[in-house]
Amino acid sequence: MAPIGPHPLLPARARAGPASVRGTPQPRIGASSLPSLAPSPLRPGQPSGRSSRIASRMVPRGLPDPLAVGLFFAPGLAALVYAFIRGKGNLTDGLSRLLTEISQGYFQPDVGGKTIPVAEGELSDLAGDQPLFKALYQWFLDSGGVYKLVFGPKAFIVVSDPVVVRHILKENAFNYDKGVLAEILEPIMGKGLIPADLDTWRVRRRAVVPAFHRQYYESMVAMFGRCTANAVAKLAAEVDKGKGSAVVDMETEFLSLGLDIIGLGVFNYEFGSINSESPVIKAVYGVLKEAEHRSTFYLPYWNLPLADVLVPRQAAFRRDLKVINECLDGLIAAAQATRVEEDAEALQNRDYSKLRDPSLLRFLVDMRGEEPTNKQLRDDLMTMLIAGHETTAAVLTWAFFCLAQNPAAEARVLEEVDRVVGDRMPTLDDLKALPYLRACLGESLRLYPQPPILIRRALGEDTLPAGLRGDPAGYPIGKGADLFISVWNLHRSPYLWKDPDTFRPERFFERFENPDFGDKWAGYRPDAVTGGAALYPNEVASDFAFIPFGGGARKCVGDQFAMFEATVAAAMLLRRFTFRLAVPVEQVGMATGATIHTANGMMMRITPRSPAQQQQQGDSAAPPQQARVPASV
Ligand code: HEM
Repeated sequence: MAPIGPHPLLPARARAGPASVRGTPQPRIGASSLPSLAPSPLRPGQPSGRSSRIASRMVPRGLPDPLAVGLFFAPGLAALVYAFIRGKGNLTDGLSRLLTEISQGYFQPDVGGKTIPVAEGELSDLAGDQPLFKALYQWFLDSGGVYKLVFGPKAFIVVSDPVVVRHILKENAFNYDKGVLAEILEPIMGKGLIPADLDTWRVRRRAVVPAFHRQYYESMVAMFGRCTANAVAKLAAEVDKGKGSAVVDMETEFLSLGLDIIGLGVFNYEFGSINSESPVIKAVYGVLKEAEHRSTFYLPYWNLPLADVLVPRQAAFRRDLKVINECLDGLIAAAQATRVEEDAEALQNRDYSKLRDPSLLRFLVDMRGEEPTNKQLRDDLMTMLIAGHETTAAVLTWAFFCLAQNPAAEARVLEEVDRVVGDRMPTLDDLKALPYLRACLGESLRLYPQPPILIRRALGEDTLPAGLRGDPAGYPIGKGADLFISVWNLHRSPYLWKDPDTFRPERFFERFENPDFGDKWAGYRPDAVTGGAALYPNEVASDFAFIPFGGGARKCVGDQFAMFEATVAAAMLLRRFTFRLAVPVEQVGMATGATIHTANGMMMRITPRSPAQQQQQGDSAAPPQQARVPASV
């Protein structure tokens, strides 16, 4: 089992280079995040191993026989020369190709589908300045919406076509599991929803989904407001200290805010990370860091016996996990001790305005008919803690980045927020009246999807549909085929979006179609998001062109929680301060993995907004355009 490259839901932090272009930094990934896509070490029985064993049998004791020496070295030398020629002078590329040819030809059944176009990938393309998803993007433009990337004995099918994505995520969802992602996450999340086997997943998904209900959201929106008020107070103090303005790393601030919110929302635990750092907070960040390490380190050495004793970082990971587990176990025990059993409907009708503990944990423990073990509850909580923390913080980080560089959009958001919310804390109903802010958050998630890639492994044979300009016969694949669904490619596809690299929230109010798809892809339909619970653009309205929360059976359970949180936080912070990048845009950079981090922090200069500015913004925001925006996105 070897990890396969930066994977979704884990914060792999590959250092990146400069950003460029308005609102769309051109990310660069360091070689450190790539080893998992490098060729695998030779398996026993592969040619060079075999030839060296043959040769060693022939070398007599004493002085080496020149013939034996020749036999020993000749195959290796020939391989090197061949690799050098095949790689057009680049030995690494040549060796990678050689390994690919050998392994594909002789050792591995082609589970990746023989008819899928193969992208001519060179290892150097990935190990250079480019981020993984950027390299995947170029190959998508060259090779189409379904292509195969072959490195050494490993092949990945990269999917960037909404018709094919719909098939994998929705139409034939149960033919796929999370593959290597589940293997990496299992030691941390156990049988939580993300890595769980299908049987456990069915039971837990059925239990968890009803816990996200209207009353819960109302109570959460109020809590988001209280936590954001703490962040506002902290920033105001910084501004005071700086005599009128301050430079702050907003990425760090959003991470603290996100941690406080997820702690309260999921298990009613006050991390208080905006203003302090406790051992539990340190342990949470330690575990996140280890998850990142595991997602990008090639050899899963942590599975070796005693690794968690002998390797310092593994020992630290074990200690961190113990700290978090003890904290969660304590919370679970307290919730179990005060259990009041009710059926789901009664639980949803509790008066949340009076509950001292409105958390998901309370709901899950009190639900009649569900008797999860404490271990299962711990796995559920840990999964939601990790899945819901950095992701939401990253949405806010990049949304502020985009808005700071798009003053017209920012002015329009401010007009909306001033008019609808004013100085109050937003309510759930207010969020419905903030369509433009919601579109801005959707737009930054389109440009900076968290995670940029989803991973799947086929549990049985399947035939992927052709998609746009694909083989009309489709693409048969075998059991065990590994797939990357490139959310980045979908979200920036020139076949699915007008001006795909431009920050333009208005797009979510406009119909988009591409007749080249025929009747296979319905395009983007803004009316499909209007009203009801679906306040934000999603996979249904875009027919799987916009999938920031995945889609189908394994769609994120926390999508509304996250978007409400981001909307409340953005409204309250933008209303109070003006945020401008304090460094040149190229310096922000990107670090990629599960979520897209900045490479160097999101350093922003913060100044308070004056009442005069608020008035001015209200007067100057573009009412004619506003008139075109429907009541909700
Ligand atoms: C903006 C923030 C978030 C983003 C972008 C996000 C994104 C995603 C994505 C793309 C998936 C699907 C992964 C796949 O199909 O492989 C997912 C699954 C999941 N997310 Fe989120 N998520 C966010 C916030 C949250 C929050 C706040 C929670 C919990 C409160 C959460 C809990 C989960 C869980 C439990 C799953 C697994 C669902 C299943 O397999 O049944 N997420 N998320």
